[in-house]
Amino acid sequence: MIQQMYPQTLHPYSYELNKDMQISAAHYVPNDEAGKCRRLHGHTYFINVTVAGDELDQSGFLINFAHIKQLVHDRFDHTILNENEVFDDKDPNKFPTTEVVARTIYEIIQQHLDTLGHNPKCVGVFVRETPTSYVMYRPKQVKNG
Ligand SMILES: Nc1nc2c(c(=O)[nH]1)N=C([C@H](O)[C@H](O)COP(=O)(O)OP(=O)(O)OP(=O)(O)O)CN2
Ligand SMILES: [Zn+2]
Repeated sequence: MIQQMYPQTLHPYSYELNKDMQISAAHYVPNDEAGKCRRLHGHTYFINVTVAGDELDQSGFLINFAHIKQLVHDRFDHTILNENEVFDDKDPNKFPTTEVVARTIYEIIQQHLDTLGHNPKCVGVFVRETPTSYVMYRPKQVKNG
C-alpha cells in the first residue's frame, strides 16, 4: 500500500479523488546529456492521479478508481516505455522522462474523461521515479465546460 503525502493542487471543484498506482517499467533517455540514464534501466514508478469535478455519474463516482488503473497500469506495467507508441525517441517532448511520463498520463486520463457526460477533470499527475526524484504535472488551465 502506498502511504504518502502529495503536493496539493488548487482547483475550484467540490469533489476530488486520488488514485495511487505502482508501475514497474524500464526506460532510457535517448540523449547523451542524460548521462547514465542513456542506458536501459528500470524503476518502480509511484503514480498519483487527481481527478476533480462538481458532478457524479450514475454510480455516484467522479470516475471509477479501477478505470484509472486500467488506463495507466494496464498500458505501462512491465513494459519498456520507449517501445510504447505514446513515446518517441526522436522527439524530446516524447522521451519517457519523468516529466513526459507525467504529462502523458494526464493526456490519457483527460482524453477518457472528455468522453464522460459529467465533466470531470484531471487536475494533476504525480510521478515518482526514484526515492529522491519526482515530477508533478498540472495542466496550465483546467478547461470548463
Ligand atoms: N529532469 C529529469 N532528470 C532526470 C530524469 C528525468 O526523467 N527528468 N531521469 C533520470 C534517470 O532516468 C534516473 O533514473 C533518475 O535519476 P536520479 O534521481 O539522478 O537517480 P539516482 O537514484 O541516481 O538519484 P540519487 O539521489 O543521486 O541517488 C536522471 N535525471
Ligand atoms: Zn530512469
